[in-house]
Amino acid sequence: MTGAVVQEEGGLRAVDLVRVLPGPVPTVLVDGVSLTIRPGSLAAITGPSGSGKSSLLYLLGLLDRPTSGDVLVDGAPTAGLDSATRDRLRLERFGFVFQFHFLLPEFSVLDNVLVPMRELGALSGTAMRSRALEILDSLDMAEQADKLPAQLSGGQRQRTAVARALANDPPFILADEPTGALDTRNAAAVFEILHGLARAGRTVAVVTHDAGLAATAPQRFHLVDGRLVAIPTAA
Ligand SMILES: Nc1ncnc2c1ncn2[C@@H]1O[C@H](COP(=O)(O)OP(=O)(O)OP(=O)(O)O)[C@@H](O)[C@H]1O
Repeated sequence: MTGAVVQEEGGLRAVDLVRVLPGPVPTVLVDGVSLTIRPGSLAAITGPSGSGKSSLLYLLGLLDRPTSGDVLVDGAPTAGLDSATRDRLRLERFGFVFQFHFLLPEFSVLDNVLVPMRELGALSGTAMRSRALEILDSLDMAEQADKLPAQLSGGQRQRTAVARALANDPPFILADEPTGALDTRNAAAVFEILHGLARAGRTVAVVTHDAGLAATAPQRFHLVDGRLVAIPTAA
């Protein structure tokens, strides 16, 4: 025994993550969470309202910094990284989908998908455009490429948000209540898209209130008061 920490290759790992909001009365959002989301897996994060699901997702996606603990991205610790390196890692390795799509209303569908590509700046203009159209086509959205978000249905807007998340071909997709604003049919369709991304080898984490959709996930993590607990049988 050398005592060395064995780091898993691939996937996303939380190691004793704690997030406390400082203040006169500190608020504990995430309280010692350790988990591993396997490469090519879809993990559902469930729990009652206010249990810390979004806070955990933001930590996993390097959108927030833990008070203590670490997030290992493909086995590499991130807590010690400076802000610029974290920002770059997030842009290259993570795609995000939120409950409310946060598409830019004055941009077309295509231009919304181009935003993260332009930020990364790895491709020429022509290559970016053809990749964006390819992604939109894979989500059955190519015909809507020139429309504005306001001209789309809720399901189409969320598919555009998924396309934007895929823009830089990230191995990690994190989604916060991506189906929360959708009807049952569109919710199931978006969840199936996320399953497809996992089957294609991406690592997907989804915060959801929908127990039926969560039950289809190969991995499940249930939070209560910022801590992981056993999944209630009715959840
Ligand atoms: N910036 C903040 N300032 C104060 N309290 C916060 C902040 N962010 C989160 N909280 C509180 O921390 C707790 C966890 O919030 P979080 O959004 O992570 O929970 P959640 O499980 O995702 O909730 P929901 O299902 O309602 O979206 C909640 O009680 C929330 O009110």
